[in-house]
Amino acid sequence: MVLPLKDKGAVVPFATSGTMRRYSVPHSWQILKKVLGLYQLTMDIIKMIRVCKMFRQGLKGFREYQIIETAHRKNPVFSFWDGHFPPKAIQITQKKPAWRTEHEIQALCNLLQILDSYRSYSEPLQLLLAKVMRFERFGRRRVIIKKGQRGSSFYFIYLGTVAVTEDEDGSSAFLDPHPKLLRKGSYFGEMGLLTSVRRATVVCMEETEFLVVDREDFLANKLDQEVKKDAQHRFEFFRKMDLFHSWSDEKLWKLVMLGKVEKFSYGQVISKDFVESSSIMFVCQGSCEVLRLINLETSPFYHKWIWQHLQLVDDRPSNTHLKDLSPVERFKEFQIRTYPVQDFSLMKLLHLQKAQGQQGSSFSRKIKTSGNTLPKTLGSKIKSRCPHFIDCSMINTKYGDLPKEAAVGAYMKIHTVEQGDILGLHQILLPENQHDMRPLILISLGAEVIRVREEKFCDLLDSKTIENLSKFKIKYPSDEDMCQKFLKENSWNIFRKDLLRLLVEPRQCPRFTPIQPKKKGIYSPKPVMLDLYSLGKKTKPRHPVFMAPQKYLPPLRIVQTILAPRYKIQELLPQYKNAGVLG
Ligand SMILES: Nc1ncnc2c1ncn2[C@@H]1O[C@@H]2COP(=O)(O)O[C@H]2[C@H]1O
Repeated sequence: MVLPLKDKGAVVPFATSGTMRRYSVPHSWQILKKVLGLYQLTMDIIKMIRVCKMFRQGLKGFREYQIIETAHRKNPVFSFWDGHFPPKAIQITQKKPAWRTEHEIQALCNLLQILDSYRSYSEPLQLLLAKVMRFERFGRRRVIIKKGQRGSSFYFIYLGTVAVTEDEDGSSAFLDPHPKLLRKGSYFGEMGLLTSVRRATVVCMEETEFLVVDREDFLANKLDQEVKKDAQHRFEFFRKMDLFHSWSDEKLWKLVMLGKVEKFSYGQVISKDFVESSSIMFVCQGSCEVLRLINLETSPFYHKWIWQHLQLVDDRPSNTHLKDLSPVERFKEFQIRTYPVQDFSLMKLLHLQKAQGQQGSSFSRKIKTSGNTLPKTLGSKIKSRCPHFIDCSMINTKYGDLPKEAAVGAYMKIHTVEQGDILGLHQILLPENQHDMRPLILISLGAEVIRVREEKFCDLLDSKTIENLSKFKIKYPSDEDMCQKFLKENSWNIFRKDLLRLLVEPRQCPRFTPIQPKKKGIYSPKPVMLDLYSLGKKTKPRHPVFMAPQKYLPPLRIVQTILAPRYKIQELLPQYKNAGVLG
């Protein structure tokens, strides 16, 4: 709303009558702080970060749609999109090149922007290819290229997956647990057109759609130059690596021919079990995360941790407990727990001892929560909670009983590999019986990688390279170490939230809640939380519940966080009731 000039002051609350002061810097800061509200600002930033994160993760599925959508807006020829090559586009590719109109060629060109390899070509080349390419669709197990035969076509994969094999009929792809796969957006068949003999067999792993360019068009449109450019790019990438300093160009070209650049979008799984895949991965661009799926139940530290926290569960309903404890109180609790005062340390020690003592014994179906667990040294001032029992089912594990619901797994990040890093070399020199075979999952953070089969790479190794490789020894942390780190991070996250709520003044006005349609329960973040308050309480199952893949772990619920009960300051050290810099 635009106000008349003389009324402008009215839109600025807290304005003083002095015009000079109204526009001074400290005053505008006050306006920012009070009117806009630092709280509002922080919450907006947090919301934006979350939205961006969700968007980036969701982008994987929608990336293609977005590209298609822009193409549509530019040239709305194809009226629907379900992932397959649209029927109208098929009709165009069925026409002879000379009969395709300019408009149709442009429309095809727009549609093919979703293919990484095609998109990387110059626009004139894209148009030339759109003029000549034809469409083909083949079913699972269909052999597209046979090793040793003469090559006559070049293929872009529009939809589906093919495997590259060394045998003639491609059957090994269906037996190999980690076949060499090429997916949507990749191309193949270029080598046979450059050298006239097919170097490998290519077989469809599922129904696959291709756009095919014949040899004459491939050469006439100088596609061979593009293919050579790609290979040169890989060569230069390897040339810069310290590991290959001693390699001759000839030898390096052999490595270049062993793999192609594969692009993965943000959040896409590159390998479900990198260790078992027996491949070496070179990160050309972007980065990826190495994750482990860990069964927390196998950690003695987790056992201790759970039992220590379960003793603090009180009998109030889970959400009221959280609401009752204000951020200020929770922060004070934290402060007290970290004070090195004698009585507190002693209390903590006693508490830990007690928890450890209890851990050895087998628990019944009822867990006794804290009542008389508080140390007597703290005197009569301390109000201890009434003990009560949580009724829940237990499972028997190596380290004793554990509430069934607390038997969960979590994906944990081991490290991030960046551009120029190599994965899969860390145990290449170790004898097989000393290999750490724990599965590692590789997730792309928007990465471009070159994958090479380990045995093919080993064929190229010489003594100098082997000497260099001995520097690549990395020892991945034990599962137990990772469990401890996970629980520490969990506590840190709780603390961070407390601190934020404490530092940022809550808004005076009521929270804005948009009118929400009735929840259908399709998505809830709850399934990825283990809430120790709700153990033994009947809660509605929510979906999706993420379960560990059976191949690696028994069916376990996957969690991201654990909500744990915490000490109350009044119960522990009433003399510090008013402690706290911000209290
Ligand atoms: N290691 C590899 N990685 C990716 N693609 C390959 C690999 N080896 C062969 N190919 C492809 O498989 C095709 C088989 O036929 P061509 O030799 O014509 O061209 C070959 C390449 O396009």
